[in-house]
Amino acid sequence: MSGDFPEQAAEMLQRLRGATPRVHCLMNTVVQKPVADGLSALGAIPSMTSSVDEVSGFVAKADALVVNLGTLDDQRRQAIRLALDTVQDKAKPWVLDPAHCDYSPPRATFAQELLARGPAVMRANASEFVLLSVPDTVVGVRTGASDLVRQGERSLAIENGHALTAKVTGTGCLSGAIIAAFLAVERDAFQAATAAMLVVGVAAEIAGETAHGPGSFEPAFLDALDRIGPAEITKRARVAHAQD
Ligand SMILES: Nc1ncnc2c1ncn2[C@@H]1O[C@H](COP(=O)(O)OP(=O)(O)O)[C@@H](O)[C@H]1O
Ligand SMILES: Cc1ncsc1CCOP(=O)(O)O
Ligand SMILES: [Mg+2]
Repeated sequence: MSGDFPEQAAEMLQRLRGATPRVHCLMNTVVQKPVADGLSALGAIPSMTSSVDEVSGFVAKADALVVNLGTLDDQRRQAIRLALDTVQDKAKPWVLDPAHCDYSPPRATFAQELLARGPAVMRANASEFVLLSVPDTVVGVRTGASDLVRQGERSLAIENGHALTAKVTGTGCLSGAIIAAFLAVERDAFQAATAAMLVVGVAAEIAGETAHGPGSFEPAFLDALDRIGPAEITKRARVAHAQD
């Protein structure tokens, strides 16, 4: 990764805004609206259905897919399998978020099964990440105070962010959806994931400068995703080679 990665991330964001990529989200029912709002603020176009009759058509029209296991049930398992058949037929990039797989062994088993179907990226928090074996073909993004992006020997840590991000439900799910939006415009999944997490972290820092708590952070975060530009990214970026 060259030293001018923040400039590359800024350029990717400009490409994303020019392309307005369609991101289909098989998203848990807790955070569908904030995830859709976050994608729209950034410049992507979200869609959210999980109907088994329609999911293949929606995924065929999308530029990327995010699969989030947060409120998993039998119907969603079926919808996910249909969606992955379509992404494989049409070679579209997709992201796995094994949300709350640490609460449910069957969910962790299903997440591991999905990892074998070739997501470009898996995004998870530390409690979820530690349970799963991520193949070298998949970029692993472990979020937290510092976001770790790893693939084989390549690893980077994004130090940008604000603690209030962790107090708003849905920010992890939104991170996965934003990674999918970057994958729609950048074929190098490692670079796309790193750029996405850098943009999320810088936007969180900007939001944290005016927020007084979770209730004011969420709208400020949306505004920051809408307004963030190359200058903020290159000026604020704190990206380091990861230690662990
Ligand atoms: N202590 C922290 N300080 C700053 N940002 C954080 C912290 N913990 C999590 N985040 C950020 O909050 C978002 C959600 O991360 P995380 O809490 O790990 O996922 P989840 O919401 O899925 O549990 C990510 O963008 C991450 O960078
Ligand atoms: C609370 C909850 N329960 C099942 S999914 C979900 C939302 C999790 O959102 P995030 O992982 O982004 O905090
Ligand atoms: Mg989560």
